[in-house]
Amino acid sequence: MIVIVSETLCNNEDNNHSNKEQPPEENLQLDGSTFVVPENNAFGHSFREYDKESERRATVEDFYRKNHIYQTYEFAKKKKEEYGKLDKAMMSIWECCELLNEFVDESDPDLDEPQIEHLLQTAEAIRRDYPNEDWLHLTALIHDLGKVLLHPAFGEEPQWCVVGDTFPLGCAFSESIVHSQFFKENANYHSPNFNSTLGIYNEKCGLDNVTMSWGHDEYMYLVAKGNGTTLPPAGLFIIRFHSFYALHRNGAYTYLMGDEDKEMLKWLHVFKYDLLLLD
Ligand SMILES: O[C@H]1[C@H](O)[C@@H](O)[C@H](O)[C@@H](O)[C@H]1O
Ligand SMILES: [Fe+2]
Ligand SMILES: [Fe+2]
Repeated sequence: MIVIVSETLCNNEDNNHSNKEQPPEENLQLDGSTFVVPENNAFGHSFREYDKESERRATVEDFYRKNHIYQTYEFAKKKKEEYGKLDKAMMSIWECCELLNEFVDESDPDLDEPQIEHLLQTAEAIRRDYPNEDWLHLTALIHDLGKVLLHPAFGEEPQWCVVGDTFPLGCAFSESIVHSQFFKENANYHSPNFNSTLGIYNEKCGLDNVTMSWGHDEYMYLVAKGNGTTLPPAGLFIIRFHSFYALHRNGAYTYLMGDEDKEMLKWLHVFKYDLLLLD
């Protein structure tokens, strides 16, 4: 996939947020933000309550059952290689947003709105609170575009390998991952190479060296990188790891993080705008 970005959308000349020059802590008042995560989701519950009875519960649970059984280290490596070729289609960002609109994300216990609304609401909310960080607005607008993997033009992949929370493969599954009970049926669960805390990794190896479960985050990261994006590293980090809730919400897997990842983690906290719901 190639993404065509109009210059007005990604003109970063005046806004070069290389983190070396302007560390995030100096740029952003995380606690001073005016955005408040709403209390209730589309179904009247708190966000990300996977056990609460709702019309979505069974669908979400069934989604994670498949996701946790089929996402193995070998599978994710294969998909990354296949989709890393970026040879599926060429389109503008807006065309891509429109393509996404027909899909309902079966992993999401909170949202029942079309994806295009989610993208625009996330981008607008982040723009309201950080009006000068135009790279952050663009990041929000495109963060879920990797979900086009669901579309026939991109292989019509099943939901379990496109959406949902992501997690590292090649090491033990954390119990803090949503519906972690389903990992018992994952082929890697019993593999002696993979089922220790560090598995195939070294401590502090850096998230860049970790194979994450395959999905829209990693795909959009590959697309952005492969198209020579001018987004700063923080934008790419948000795109690549925004679904890694076990890390940025529950503090699991911190032993895999390198120093740079620790710097970047705060951007995932800024990205609370992903949990947004407006009328
Ligand atoms: O259900 C949601 C949805 O698929 C999001 O796009 C993803 O980023 C979240 O991590 C996931 O929990
Ligand atoms: Fe997402
Ligand atoms: Fe999202």
